[in-house]
Amino acid sequence: MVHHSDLQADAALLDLLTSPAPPTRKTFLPRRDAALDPLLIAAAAASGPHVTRNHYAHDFFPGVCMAQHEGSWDWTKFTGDSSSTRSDRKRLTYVSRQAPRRQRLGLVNGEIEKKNDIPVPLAAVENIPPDRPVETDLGIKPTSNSEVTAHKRKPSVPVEVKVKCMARTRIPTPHGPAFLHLYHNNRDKKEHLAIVVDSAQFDESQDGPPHIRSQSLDAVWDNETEMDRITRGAYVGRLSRSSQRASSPSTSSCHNNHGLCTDVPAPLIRIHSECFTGETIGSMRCDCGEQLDEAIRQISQPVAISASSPQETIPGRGAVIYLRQEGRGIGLLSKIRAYNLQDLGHDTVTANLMLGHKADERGYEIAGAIMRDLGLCEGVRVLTNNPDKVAALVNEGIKVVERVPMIPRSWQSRNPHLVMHSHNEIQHDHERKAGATLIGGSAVYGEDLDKYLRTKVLRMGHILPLWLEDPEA
Ligand SMILES: Nc1nc2c(ncn2[C@@H]2O[C@H](COP(=O)(O)OP(=O)(O)OP(=O)(O)O)[C@@H](O)[C@H]2O)c(=O)[nH]1
Repeated sequence: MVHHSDLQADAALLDLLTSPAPPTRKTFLPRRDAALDPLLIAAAAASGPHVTRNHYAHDFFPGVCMAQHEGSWDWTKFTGDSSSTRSDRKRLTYVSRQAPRRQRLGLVNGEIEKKNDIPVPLAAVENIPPDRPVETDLGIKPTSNSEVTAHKRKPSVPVEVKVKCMARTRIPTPHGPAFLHLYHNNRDKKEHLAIVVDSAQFDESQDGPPHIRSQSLDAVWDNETEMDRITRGAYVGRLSRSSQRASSPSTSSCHNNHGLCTDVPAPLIRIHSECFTGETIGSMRCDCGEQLDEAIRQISQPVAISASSPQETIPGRGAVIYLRQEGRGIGLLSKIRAYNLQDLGHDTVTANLMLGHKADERGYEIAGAIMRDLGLCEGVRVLTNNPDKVAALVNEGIKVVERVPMIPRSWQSRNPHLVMHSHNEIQHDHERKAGATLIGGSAVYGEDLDKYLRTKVLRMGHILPLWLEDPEA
């Protein structure tokens, strides 16, 4: 028989394990993370019967927690089982509301049943990542449903990623002009982007390093007129009423041969993942908005063409490859839920795992294909602290000649020793031009951000000197 007092004690213990740590005196020792996160285990035990998407329909207390929307049952109201008769107590046995496995997999008499015939116990759990993307051979979205189905039925042999730049235009930014490129691809239905910084393109004289241009954009498409080409951005120089010259197609895939110009520094690149909260509404839970601004700023800085004469410079050149991989690939819905778990005391990695995701679900094949299309494969410098990104690019055949660290602005000013000197020297705050169009436009800071950055260093292997002191101290 389960005693009320035992349940209360258990509840108190779980509460202790899952609550945020009480404030303690700050130490200067780094946190040690156990291989199995006790918070995750405690939360799994405490959060009711639907911890992961694979188990959400199992129930230890069927009389108490009826099938309903995830999180809608208030467990604080559960005061244990007061039944005393033997038949009532039977309710506390383990039951499953899931349909038999055969039925859930849609296999009845060896035949695939229509998905609609499979009973779905609870509809509201949407932590499941979207369907596997549709793969086509041509790079453009399939047009008909039958086409989609046909592709879905194909055995999952990885199809080579192909990208096509659909349009390009000039964007004036607070750091200088950039060219925004919009890409379609044959791996997913998202519109990935490349923000190319290469102001030398306005000078049509072709002196200096080769221009960063998209091969698929400059190609001649079927039945297009010169005006069609110009409208989609396949032009040279600066477009105006008096300057309207379509570009010529280029032939080789890595047509710029950046690495072969020994006296010109390799272009600076950032692979950036979408973050609505950080980039659009100025969230200070992460530094994504700041990183995007800082990347465009650093890429736009003039670069010295030789170490011996630093005064001799050329305009900054490089690109931000902007991938629509919101929330490290888990999507905005799950990221918002993850933030609530973080408010309960879990870090960003554990929160992802609790929602049934991996710590990081991103891929860089599309980034590799875009970089190849832009001719950025013969030697680039990459702005990142994330060693996985560098490894992924190398795996994509991109020659990475240098990793340039990204020190969060708030950590730079709090610790002057962290100011890095490299090709792109990070400048003091007063010299930095804030991105006027990015909310905040300055350094993001705060307790949430510090937790986020520490987790990246301690749990995700990011290469960033850890700031351990309390800024308020
Ligand atoms: N799941 C999850 N995603 C987050 C969170 N905060 C930011 N993101 C996402 O993380 C991605 C940005 O990742 P970063 O960690 O800055 O980039 P990185 O590639 O890991 O490392 P750097 O190149 O060094 O910045 C974006 O897609 C954001 O939406 C969070 O708390 N949880």
